[in-house]
Amino acid sequence: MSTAVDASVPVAEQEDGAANILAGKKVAVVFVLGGPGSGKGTQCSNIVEHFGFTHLSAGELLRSEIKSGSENGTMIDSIIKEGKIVPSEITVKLLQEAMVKSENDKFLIDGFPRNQENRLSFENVIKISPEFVLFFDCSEEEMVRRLLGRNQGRADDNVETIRKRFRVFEESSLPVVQYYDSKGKVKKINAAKPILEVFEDVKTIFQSYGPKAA
Ligand SMILES: Nc1ncnc2c1ncn2[C@@H]1O[C@H](COP(=O)(O)OP(=O)(O)O)[C@@H](O)[C@H]1O
Ligand SMILES: Nc1ccn([C@@H]2O[C@H](COP(=O)(O)OP(=O)(O)O)[C@@H](O)[C@H]2O)c(=O)n1
Ligand SMILES: [Mg+2]
Repeated sequence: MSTAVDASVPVAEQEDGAANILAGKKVAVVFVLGGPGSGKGTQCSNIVEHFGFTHLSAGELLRSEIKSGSENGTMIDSIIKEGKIVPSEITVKLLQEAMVKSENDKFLIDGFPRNQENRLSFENVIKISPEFVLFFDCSEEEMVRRLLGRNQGRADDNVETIRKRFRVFEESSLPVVQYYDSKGKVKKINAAKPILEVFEDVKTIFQSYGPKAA
């Protein structure tokens, strides 16, 4: 069975905000951005539970790729330990495979696009414009506290790598948020509040998608 998207399939409704077609299926995408430790993964789990999206974390897909012993694993591992961004063709391919494999037609793409190269690669390969970009805004002081308390055994949750990740976020990821903001697509959330309070604000945004189908 092929998991590749057929590039010859016409991509319908390419105007901003429109649902698009992935392998003949209409698909809606929400990008979830925010600094390391801002709560992207935590809130995505809540959104999945209440609104029936499929959560695709770019970081998780890359970590699985390392664990699977793939030929790119060693390279991905060293890039993540440096807090840098993995070449887009790798990440976009993993996202594409996960989307094609899924039965769902609405996806939360967490931690992506993290730079303009990520964004352009997704546009060129997957050809889907996000419905909107959910942006979790949080101070570095609070994010560092959360990352050091996360306890998931991650190789990049140490003070030295965290510092590098913050710089990469400012230099490479914030310009992506600014790009989407200039298109009126960013929904910014104050992520410094407790988890349930943040989710109240998130819920308001997702209300239009209705409850998860039974
Ligand atoms: N609003 C919040 N207040 C306090 N702690 C939080 C909040 N949101 C998430 N956390 C905790 O902070 C850590 C990082 O959250 P996570 O969702 O993994 O962030 P991200 O995916 O943006 O790096 C986790 O241990 C999580 O339980
Ligand atoms: N689009 C992406 C997402 C993550 N990554 C890498 O994976 C690391 C962890 O990403 P993540 O999204 O799981 O991290 P958090 O922001 O959730 O803490 C990043 O610091 C990058 O090294 C990447 O290269 N490209
Ligand atoms: Mg995360």
